[in-house]
Amino acid sequence: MGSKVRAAIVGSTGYGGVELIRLLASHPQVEVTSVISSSSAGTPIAEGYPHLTEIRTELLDGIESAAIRAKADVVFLAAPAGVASKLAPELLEIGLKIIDVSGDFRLKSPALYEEWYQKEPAGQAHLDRAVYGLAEVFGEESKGADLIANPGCYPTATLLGLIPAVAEGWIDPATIIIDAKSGVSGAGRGASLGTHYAEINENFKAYKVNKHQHIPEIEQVLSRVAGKPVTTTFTTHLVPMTRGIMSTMYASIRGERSDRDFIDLYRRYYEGRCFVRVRGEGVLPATKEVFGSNYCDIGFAVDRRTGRVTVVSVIDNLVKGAAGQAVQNLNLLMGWDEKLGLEFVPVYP
Ligand SMILES: NC(=O)C1=CN([C@@H]2O[C@H](COP(=O)(O)OP(=O)(O)OC[C@H]3O[C@@H](n4cnc5c(N)ncnc54)[C@H](OP(=O)(O)O)[C@@H]3O)[C@@H](O)[C@H]2O)C=CC1
Ligand SMILES: CC(=O)N[C@@H](CCC(=O)OP(=O)(O)O)C(=O)O
Repeated sequence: MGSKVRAAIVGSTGYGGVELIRLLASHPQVEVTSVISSSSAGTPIAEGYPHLTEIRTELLDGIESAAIRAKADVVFLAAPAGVASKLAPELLEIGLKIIDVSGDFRLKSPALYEEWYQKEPAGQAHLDRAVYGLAEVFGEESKGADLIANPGCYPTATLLGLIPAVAEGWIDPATIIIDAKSGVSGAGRGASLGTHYAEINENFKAYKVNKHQHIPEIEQVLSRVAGKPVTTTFTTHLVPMTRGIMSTMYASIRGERSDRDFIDLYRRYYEGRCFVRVRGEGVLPATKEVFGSNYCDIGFAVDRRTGRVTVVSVIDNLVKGAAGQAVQNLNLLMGWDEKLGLEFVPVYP
């Protein structure tokens, strides 16, 4: 396969960036040549992350496009929303390939981005150029792309759990309700009132109800799959755990379908896609069963009494919901086996 691809990570001092460092450390075809910080250039990353002692000994680089180009072929952008939209165009211009884990290139409509993120959107040309990297569904589009918008953590769990049933017309998209829960690392490393220990420990709360920035992302994809506009109710909750997302989804079934029917449909739909595991009859997945891994595990419970199905989908927000799917997208972009560097067993217990 020749020499390794050189990768730079912007936002390397955040949780998503540090997870990219962890995953790429054992990738057979990638070498991380630049870890970048907008605020701590010139210091070693192990200063803020002692678990990286003797693993990454170099000093953090600053953000300077030509310097990044000199060191890297591909750049992972793991910065807050509003950064990639400004940075990506000049990095693309000088020949870098980009995988952005923020929301800046996921929505095709600049007006929708402005409404939900309350930030200035990227230009339409770049939004059109970006490929939405939900690997198991649109992976073919990532091959040879130069700008990949990595899906959000909640949308990854949610869409993988809904798409086969929507695509086959087995559920009525107008009836979908999504009840999602996330561990606190989903909010990033920055300290905030809403996420500090005393606020979160032994607590469970809903947040951003009907205002979450992932609502238009989920609706954009469901509408594409359904072939007509879909709106949905999506409620997010913060759980006192470090990692993990569980999306519990409810919808009215069209026709007579059993748990077995859903299992067979999803297994057919995701055949050959090793990172989606569909559970057997009567078995629902839990977040710990995917902890630290790139898996998305899905289970079903059909309720004949109400005519509804409950779909439970779990991921690790930092792996399948961010860094792991970003590496999977690099693999697809490069035309490699999508599993490269990602074949590890979940950490249990
Ligand atoms: N946490 C998660 O589970 C997921 C996060 N995401 C998205 O990934 C991105 C990163 O999230 P996460 O790692 O959790 O966040 P963190 O807050 O942990 O880290 C973000 C990093 O971005 C860097 N940064 C801040 N401002 C700028 C800037 N102006 N230019 C360049 N870099 C900047 C900071 O590092 P420094 O000051 O050193 O530059 C910071 O460490 C976000 O867009 C987030 O929404 C997506 C899916 C899941
Ligand atoms: C627990 C928590 O706060 N999670 C974050 C997830 C943010 C995220 O992943 O951001 P993107 O918009 O880049 O996808 C949230 O709900 O906003």
